[in-house]
Formats: sequence, structure tokens, C-alpha cells
Amino acid sequence: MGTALIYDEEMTKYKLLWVDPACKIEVPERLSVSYEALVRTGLSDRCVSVPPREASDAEILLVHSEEYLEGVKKTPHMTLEDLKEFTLQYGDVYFHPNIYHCAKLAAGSALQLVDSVMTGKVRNGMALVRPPGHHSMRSAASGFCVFNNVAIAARYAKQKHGAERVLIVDWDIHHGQGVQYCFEDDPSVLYFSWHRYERQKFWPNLRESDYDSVGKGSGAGFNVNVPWNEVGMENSDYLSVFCHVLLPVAYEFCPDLVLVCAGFDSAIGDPEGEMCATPDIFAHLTHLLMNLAGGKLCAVLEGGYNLTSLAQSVCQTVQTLLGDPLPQLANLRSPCESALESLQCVRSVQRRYWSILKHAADSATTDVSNKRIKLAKAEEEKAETAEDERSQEEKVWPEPAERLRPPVCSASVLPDDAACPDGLKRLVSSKDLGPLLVSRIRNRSMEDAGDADGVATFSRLYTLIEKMRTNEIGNGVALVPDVAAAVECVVQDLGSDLVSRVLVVCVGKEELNYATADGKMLVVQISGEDKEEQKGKYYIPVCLKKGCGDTVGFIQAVFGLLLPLGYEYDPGLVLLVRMPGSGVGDCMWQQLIGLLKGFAKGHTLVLMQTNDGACMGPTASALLGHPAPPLQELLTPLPDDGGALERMRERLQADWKMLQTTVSSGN
Ligand SMILES: CC(O)(O)NCCCCNCCCN
Ligand SMILES: [Zn+2]
Repeated sequence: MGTALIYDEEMTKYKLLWVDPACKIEVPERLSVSYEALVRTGLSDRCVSVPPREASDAEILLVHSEEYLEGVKKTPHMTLEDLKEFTLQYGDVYFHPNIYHCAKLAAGSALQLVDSVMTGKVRNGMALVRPPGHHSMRSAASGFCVFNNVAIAARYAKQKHGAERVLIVDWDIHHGQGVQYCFEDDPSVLYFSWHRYERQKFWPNLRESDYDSVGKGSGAGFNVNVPWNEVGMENSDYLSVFCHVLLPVAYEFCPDLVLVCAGFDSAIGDPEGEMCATPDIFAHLTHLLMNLAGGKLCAVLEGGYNLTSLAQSVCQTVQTLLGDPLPQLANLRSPCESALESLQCVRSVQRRYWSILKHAADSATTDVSNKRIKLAKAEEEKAETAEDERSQEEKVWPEPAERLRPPVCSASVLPDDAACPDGLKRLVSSKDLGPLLVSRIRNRSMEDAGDADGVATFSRLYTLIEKMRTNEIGNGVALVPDVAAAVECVVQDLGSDLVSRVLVVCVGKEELNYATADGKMLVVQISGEDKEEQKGKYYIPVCLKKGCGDTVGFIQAVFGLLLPLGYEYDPGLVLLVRMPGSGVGDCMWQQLIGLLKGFAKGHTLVLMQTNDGACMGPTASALLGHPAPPLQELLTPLPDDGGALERMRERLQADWKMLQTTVSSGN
């Protein structure tokens, strides 16, 4: 299934008709440069073009009041003076004779997108619209927004398509207060927003934008605000919030549909956000949401005012929706102290509503946060005096790297008698191995039938890894007689010279004794076995007391440990090993493969034992990029095994900065 793209140049046909410094950044070119970039890169041709339509009155009234709609309806016939007069009653927004028409098209585009996704015409999609929507309220325009496009889409998805749970992820740098007000007492719509806040000093300066606004009544826990109290947030800050807050909660919520308030003013160069995250971060943010709701994801444009970073961010998002390999994120750092304080505060208030966060640490003790405020003020004074306030427009960042789709998406290495799943390319050619390697293999404890096919299998493995390195093949799966021996061969003989860093993810118990001290390999083993303490920084045994069939524990290990570690380690290859008898569920296994694609440009090699061939189907489906089915088990989580994972994370964070979720008690 494809990716929908909704755009119509009609939505560029309104603009600011008078002087208003607060509104001059919202220009028609925002839409045209975004669309032109998609055309220039060839991405628009790969999408399913879906036309917008005007939202009807009834659809607009799903969110807005009749008196508000009646008022907006009058604007097309207003004189310039009347338009100015009408605008004065609202904040940071402007009207134009054609904006009512465009606002109906913007809302209607979001509805077209929901129809296309919910009816299965496409898997996911993006609507390039203006005016944006997430600030507009029941009876008020605000922040360049007239109708709340995404809020209307959420209500529409429930009413027309029977969606029971809708997740709204708002990565725009402003707080979508309009969305929060609309759903704050509604447990069927989970609203997540991060936003520049600066302790209420940043627009819209609302007390209710802070982290302690968690929703009201039966909606308590279904509103998640992450305030950024400083500018300059980077990729690692954004990824930490996704791994340690949004994704665990989103998976426990188990939505039927994901709507994204896709504002790109959170990217570097934007005059509003003043953040430092690079456009390729949106490739990863999109990817991390794509295994929710069976892949049903609708991204609707909100803000974004630096035309260069906006266009790049839009392309990164659409390219991920199309299933292309992800870019490697360069040199992630540790989340900054301010981000950690926000992270700790959010997790501490949300832990009472989400069992998956139950063991999160308590909120930053008041003296720590007071100290931080003093520190922040001191830094602020210093900053203002010292550095020249370089404007955001002069910021420079590297052009996002090309993301080339390999000629072969997925390959397989199988015993001759095993059937090859549809879509996978069976590797038969076996690269001739040097005599040294062959002798090593023969010596290896490959006690399978006749080591001839052992050598053949191994040489095909070698070929597969080689072809992933050259990007001729995206990912692959190998069924081998003895998975432990095969892992040993691959990591000992191949990993080192073929790729610089190999992330080995082992699911299930098995003694894995590899020399991992040199950092060429990071081994994360998730099993039910209670291992002795981990051996050094690069071998991390994660013990799930109830075994790998414990989906809550497993998903906590994935988001709380595996993903942050993977982002920090930044491997060139991922080796996913399924030990026999691991007990991991098929859905969890597919989710894991889907999520691991975010690393190493999607170069994942799955190793499984021949007699484990039963899960070849789900494995192949995930490798080919089909969305993993939802993890229903998370809906009614059993009590988990206590804070073992949390304690392990705290212990490891000294070595691995991306595991941090609390301010360092040091300073
Ligand atoms: C969709 C959106 O979230 O990007 N709208 C942002 C509105 C910002 C209003 N304040 C402008 C002040 C100018 N310095
Ligand atoms: Zn914004």
C-alpha cells in the first residue's frame, strides 16, 4: 500500500495584507517550496495524489461553534478595514478574503487523508496545508490557525470510521492549545505535544502548557505536555523524549490511528523555534511512529518558517512514509540538563496514569529545579552579553544525506529444502572464502550434518553481509543449523573487518561469550535468564523475569534501553538473533524488527535456527517493511517485574548518556 500526498496551490492564495510583525512569517511560499521540493526530489511522483476537498459545515462544527463559523463565513465579503477589525479579536492571526476557502480546504485535506488511510486505500500520507490548525479553538482563531484541522480529523475518524483510540503527536515547536482544550477530558484521544515554553515566557504563554496539564476527569493521563525551557534543543533531546515518554505511552495506548501535527518550526534555522535539531530527525520521528496502529499514520502540516529547513524536513518525512532507508544520525550527544529536567518532570506526573512508566523516578526535587532555574538565569545573562544574537536564518547545517533504496530490499539464506517466503530474494551464490576462513569454519563447532553445507551457508552469510555493506541488499534473514555457532562466526570473523560497529541483539537465553571490550560490537541480550552482572560496557544482559513472552517488559526494554543504546552506539550493521525457545511473541518480534530498521540505514541481518522456521513468515513481513500488528497485550498490562529495568537503566547511564531520564543530582 502506498503513501498519499495532498496538496493544492489554491491554499497558497491568501497572504497578510497589512503590517503585522507577528504574522509576517506565515507566507504562501511555505507551501509552494515544500511541494516543489517533493517534486524536485521525485518523491511526489512516488506518492498517491489525493485531491483536497472543502470541509463541510457539519465537519467544522465537530470542533467549532456555530457563532465562530458564522463569523468566519462573513470574511470573504469584508473590506480591508473590516478584515482588520475582525482580526483584532484574535491573537497572532490574520484574515484575508480567501482564507475561509483555504481553511475549509486545509481541514478537508486532513479528512481526505483520514478517509484514504482508514479505508485502506493507502497505508499512510501527508497533507501539505495552510492555514495551520492546532492553535484554533472552539470559538477563536489563533497563531495563524482558523479551523483546527487535526482536531476535526480526530473527531471525524471516530465518528465516520469508528476509530476508538486516536493518538495525536504534535512535534510543532508551539503548544497546540486548541487541540489540548478540545480533548482534555476525552480518554479516546491522546494528545502529545512538545513545545518551546521557557517557563511560560514563550508564546502562547499559557500556564496550562506545562508538564502538569495531564488532562481532566476521565481524560486524566491522556494529555502529555513536554515543555522545552531552553532553546537549542538537539536531535538527542528529541529522541530521548520519544524513547522515554511518547513511545512507551503510545504503545500502551494502542491507538487505531496516529495523526501528526507536523510542524517543522522545531527544526534548526527556524526563527520561531530557535532549536538545533536537523531535518533528518523527522525521518526518525516518523519511523518511530510507523509501527503503531498497523501503520495508519496521517501527517498534517502545521508550522515551519525557515523555507530551507522546512522543505528538507517535509522531504525527510515523506521519504520515510514511503519506506525508504533511514539516514544515520550523526554524532548524537547526551540530552541537555534542561531536557532531562523536563523529561523527569513529565515522567513523574504521567507515571500514575501509565503502568509502563510506573517505575519512573520522582519529579525533580524542588531544590534541584530551583538550582536549575538559578543556573539558567545565570547562563541567560552570560549568553545575552557574550555571544552576538546570530539570527536563525544564518544558521547552517549539512544537507541531509541521500537515502538510497537498495536494489534488493530483503534476501534470505536458507537450507536447500526450506521454502523461500514471497518477496525475499534467495541467496545462492556463495562467495569463495579464503582458505583461512574455511579452516576456521571447519574448526568451529559446526556440528551440523557435513560441514560442507555449513561452509556453504556461511559463505552465503558472508555474501549477504558484503552486499548489505555495499547497499545492494537492504536486510536479510538466515536460517542456520546452529544459531549460536553462526553468531560466533559472524561476529568473530566478519563483523570486525566488514563493518565498523555491529549491534548484536539477542532474544532468548544462550551463553554469548564474545570479546566485546573493544567496542566493535555491542551485545544486548534480552532473555528470561537472570544473568550475573553485565560484563563491561558493551555486553548488556537484560533479564525479563517473566521471560520474553512478557510484552510489557519487552517493550520497556526496547524503548528504555535498546533504542537509546542503539542511537548512541550508531552501528553500521544490526544482527538480530532469535535463540531457539526464546518465547517472544510474533507481534513483538515484528515490532522489534520494524523498530531496529532505524539503525544502520536499515541493514539488519536476522539469524534464526532452522527448526525455528515457523516464524519465518512474520520475520519476512517485517523485513519487507509491512507494518507490525498492534501489541494488544499492552491494553491490559499485568503487573510487571518491579523496577528491575529502571534500576538497570540508572546503573548503565554512567556509560550511556542516552539512557538518562533525570537531572544529574551532581549539579
Ligand atoms: C502553526 C504554528 O504553531 O506554527 N503557529 C505559530 C504561531 C506563532 C505566533 N507568535 C508569533 C510571534 C512572532 N515572533
Ligand atoms: Zn508552530
